Order: sequence, then C-alpha cells, then structure tokens
Amino acid sequence: MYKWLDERLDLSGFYQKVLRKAFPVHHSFFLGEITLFAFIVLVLTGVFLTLNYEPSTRPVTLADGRTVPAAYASILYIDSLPFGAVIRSLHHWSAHVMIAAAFLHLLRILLTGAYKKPRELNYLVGLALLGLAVVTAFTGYALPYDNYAVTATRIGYGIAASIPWVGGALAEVMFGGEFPGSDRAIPRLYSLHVLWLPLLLALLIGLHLAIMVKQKHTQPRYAERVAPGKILGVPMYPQQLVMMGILFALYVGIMAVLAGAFLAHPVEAFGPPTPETPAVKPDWYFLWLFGLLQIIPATWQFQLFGAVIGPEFIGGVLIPGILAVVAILLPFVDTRKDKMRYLELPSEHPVRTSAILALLVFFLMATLAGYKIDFQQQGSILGNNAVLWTLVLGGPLLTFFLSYALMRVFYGKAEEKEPGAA
Ligand code: HEM
Repeated sequence: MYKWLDERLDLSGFYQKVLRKAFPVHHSFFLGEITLFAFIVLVLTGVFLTLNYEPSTRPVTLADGRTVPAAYASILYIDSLPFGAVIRSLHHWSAHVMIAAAFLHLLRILLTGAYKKPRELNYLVGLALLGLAVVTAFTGYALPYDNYAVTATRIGYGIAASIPWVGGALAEVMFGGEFPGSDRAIPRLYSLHVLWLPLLLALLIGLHLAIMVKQKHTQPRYAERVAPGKILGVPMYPQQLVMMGILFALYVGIMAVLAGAFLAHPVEAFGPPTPETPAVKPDWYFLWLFGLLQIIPATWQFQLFGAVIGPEFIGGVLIPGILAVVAILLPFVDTRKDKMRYLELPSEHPVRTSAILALLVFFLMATLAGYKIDFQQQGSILGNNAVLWTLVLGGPLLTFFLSYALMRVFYGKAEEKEPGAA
C-alpha cells in the first residue's frame, strides 16, 4: 500500500524533505503549538455545539411555561445533554487559552526579535491571526442570548457603529442591523462565528506553518555555541510529532478536567434578555478596552468632515488602531541586514525589552480602569478619573525608564553585540 502510494505521491521525498527536517527545541516554542491545540479543540467542540444550537431568536415555550428565545432554549438543551455542559465549557475555556497563548507567543516573538528578516511576512500573518481570534471570540459572545451575552455584545456593537463613515456598514455586516433588536443579528453572528472566521483562521494557520517550515525556525542561542552553522534539534518525524502528540493529549486532559470543575456560567444565571442591563464586564482580553471607555470623558466629542468622533471611537478603535499600526510597522523599523538564525536575547536589547514591559503595564493599568465603578462603590481613590489616567499613562513611562536603567546597570553594553549572523 505504502509502495503504491509512494510511486504516485513521492511520499519518501516528502518524508526526507519535510518530515526529517530538524526542529529546534525550546520550551517557549510550545506557545505557538498550544495556540494550535486550542484552535483544534475549539473546532471539535464547536462541531458538537452546532449540532444542537439553534441560531434564532424566535420565541419558544419551555416545559415550565416560560417563553424564551430559541437560541437561549438551545443552550439549556445543550447543558442538559450528557457531558453537554462540560463540552460547552471546554469550548468556552479553550477560547480563553487560544487568545492567551497567542498573546504570549507574540510576546516571545517580540522579546526575541523573531519578527526580523526573513520572518516579517510570517509575523504579519501572526498579527492577523491574533486579530481574527479575538474577533471570532467576540462573535461567539452573543450566541447564548442570555442577558449577559446581549449586554456585552451591545458594547461591541456601539464600538463598531461609532467608526466614522464606515461604522454603519460594518455594524450591518456583523450584526445584520441594530443590536439588540434585529432578528438577523444572531444568524449573522452565527455564520461568522462557525463558518467564515474559523475558515479564514484555518487557512491562515496553514499559511503560517508552511512559511515557518520553509524559512526554518529560529534557534536558541546555545545552538550557536554547540553546533555553529547547523540546525540543532530533533527531526519533525517522529520525535517532534510525538512531543506534540503528548502535549496535545496533556492539553485536552487538563482542559477537560478544568472545564468539568469550572463550568461556563449557566444561561439561567442572567436569564433571557430584558430591557434592564446587568452590570457586566467583558472577558479579560477586552477589559483594557472597556477600561479606556470608562475613563474617556463623554466631553471628548467633535465633528470631522460631517462625522462624529466620540469616546467610543477614541477608546474602542483609535487607541487599539494606533497600537496595531505600530505592531505592523515594527519589522520594517527594527531591522537587520543578515537573515536571522539565532534568537536575540531580551537582555541585549534594553530599549525593545523596556518598551514591551511598558506596553504590558499599559494593558494592566487600562484593565484596572475597567473596575472604575467598583472602586467608586468602595470609596477607593482608584475610582477617581485623574488617578486612573495617571496610572494608565504614568505607569508605562515609569516602567520604561526604570527597566531601561536597571538593564543598563545589570547588562551593561551587551546591546552592542550583534549575535547570530547567518
Ligand atoms: C492563531 C494563532 C497562531 C498560531 C496557531 C501560531 C502557531 C505557530 C507555531 C506552531 C509556530 C512554531 C513554534 C513557535 O515558535 O512557537 C509559530 C511560529 C511563529 N509565529 Fe505563530 N502562531 C499564531 C500567532 C502568531 C502571532 C500573533 C505572531 C506574531 C505577530 C506569530 C508569529 C510567528 C513567527 C514570527 C514565528 C516563527 C518564529 C521563529 O522562527 O522563531 N504567530 N507559530
């Protein structure tokens, strides 16, 4: 059978050219793989959910006589199936892990300079993947159609609709009309969430991995000492694939136990949507944006060529947009002439490392601002807008200078070394 296939498909050529390629080993290289495993689990659990979910807000009557939207009723049905709530929770928590792992993977790429020549293109594909993963998670928010889901999605609708000139069209594409209100919103978000966005993610992940295999992975620094000019690692098949298999099994096992122990909130906790909006906060990866919206005063509003530029646009689109543009330009600003083979050490690049730390502090402080109302209720000084602005702007600045000074003291002139030229 193998011989028959080999004669036709040149399997042994593929085995030699791709599967016997050495893959460098370092624990930080597993972050990209964990992102991949989370995506696979999301697709598998998602298939189960699609088989039992009804993407509609038509009224249905439950056995207890209540009339609720069909989407809401179908989540009750899923939770009532054997292991239904666990599979739904596995899907829920895997979305969190995928975004967290992709973000940590991005940090690894940034801290080690792996975005430089020749990997600029794959870095851009990676950025698109992170953006798509966040948008895919957002389109899944509304689907349970409980009061929490509707309130949280309403914030996103407001941000999308606030974009000057194109906001109306974007909101129409994503929500099929006003949200909440339009009957087309759930079917529209559903098709984006289960078909178009995962398809795009799968295609881009394939491209990302193909480019990585073609360009070869960067190597840890010790490889330069141990085997200069060679690739120090294990063959893709069988060693690397066996390691990946074990890690995947571990991932599924640990996540299944966690999902069983910490179920995603039951829809009954918030009930079907009502005109009253509960005080909800979005998930952690949107909390920094939510925080910015809390501290931008309503008075930050002006007209520009007939369009209204308001707080929702400034906090929800302009500031993240500026960060995205900086991230996109990075590999074309921080460059190197030779092809990078060995990882750069964070200690050798104090400016870059300090800027990354400052960015993390910015995210943390903006996330803290997301709790502004809670702080105000407790009478804490953190409920004050001026204090929160000082933390959001001053915290990153202080972090940058402190980190830079400390790195200079501890690592001296290490930055001037140019390691790992090809
Ligand atoms: C859905 C999201 C993603 C998946 C599934 C994914 C998967 C992977 C995998 C498995 C690797 C090889 C192992 C490793 O280095 O960790 C890799 C490498 C790489 N990824 Fe990603 N990635 C994703 C997102 C990103 C993001 C957000 C970025 C940065 C913007 C990025 C940039 C890169 C680069 C530059 C490499 C080559 C690294 C090197 O050679 O050192 N990826 N990715």
